[in-house]
Amino acid sequence: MYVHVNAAVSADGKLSTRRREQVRISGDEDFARVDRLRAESDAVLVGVGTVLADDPSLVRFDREHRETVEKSGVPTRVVADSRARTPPDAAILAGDAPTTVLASEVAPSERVETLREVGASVVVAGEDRVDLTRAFDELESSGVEDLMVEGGGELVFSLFEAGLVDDLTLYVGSLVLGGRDAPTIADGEGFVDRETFPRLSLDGVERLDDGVVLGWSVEEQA
Ligand SMILES: NC(=O)C1=CN([C@@H]2O[C@H](COP(=O)(O)OP(=O)(O)OC[C@H]3O[C@@H](n4cnc5c(N)ncnc54)[C@H](O)[C@@H]3O)[C@@H](O)[C@H]2O)C=CC1
Ligand SMILES: Nc1nc(O)c(N)c(N[C@@H]2O[C@H](COP(=O)(O)O)[C@@H](O)[C@H]2O)n1
Repeated sequence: MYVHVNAAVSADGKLSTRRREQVRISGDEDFARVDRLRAESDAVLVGVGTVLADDPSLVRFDREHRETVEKSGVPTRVVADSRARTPPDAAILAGDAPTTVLASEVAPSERVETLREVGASVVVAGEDRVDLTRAFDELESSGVEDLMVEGGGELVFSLFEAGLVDDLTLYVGSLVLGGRDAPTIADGEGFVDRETFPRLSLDGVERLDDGVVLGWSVEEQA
């Protein structure tokens, strides 16, 4: 499975403010680029932190572009949600597009049941946290070849830590959000040994709106 992480950050590298409320960092041209990326994907993944903060629906994508890349249907929405905290009335569970929740064994069975009742597929992988490698194997066996990840920082750090990221694109917008506690694209524990730093290879730089899109591929980890 090919995994592409995309996000928008401020000029000082933040995904949002310290209040973790959704901030519109991208402009219209970048949102159109994101809609094309979604159209190229079989599934779009976010962490439950993003669901709780932003309540994304993840239903928008570029339908014309999807036809040109010969993908059928609509992208499946996926939430990494160890404890099944996704609210049953979350926008990501509404509408016709399918939703898969990746949970772990500590997720209370009644919450898992409720998510199934409102139409989600639930995959349990991992003891106290989603085992992303196992969960991705399950997604792949259900037909997901191209997975787009839209954040947030806790989830993306874990993906880098597990060596699961192939491509990273960041839209860097022309604003400063600041805040030592504001989320960045790779939070979690952070890396400390230089041998473990994921290394990137810069593939492209493009000016869009009043910002810039940086595209990297992730080099093979030793
Ligand atoms: N500017 C942008 O492009 C975007 C900004 N955001 C912002 O990011 C913030 C949310 O990000 P975070 O709080 O970091 O939450 P997150 O979206 O990364 O979700 C973290 C949660 O994912 C779950 N999870 C399950 N398995 C996991 C694993 N193996 N590793 C890590 N997490 C796992 C856990 O329950 C964890 O609490 C919000 O402020 C949101 O507005 C989110 C997406 C895009
Ligand atoms: N690409 C991008 N630019 C921004 O400025 C953003 N704030 C975000 N945020 C993420 O986009 C998703 C919104 O989904 P909907 O289509 O509105 O349902 C969600 O994952 C946000 O956190 N992205």
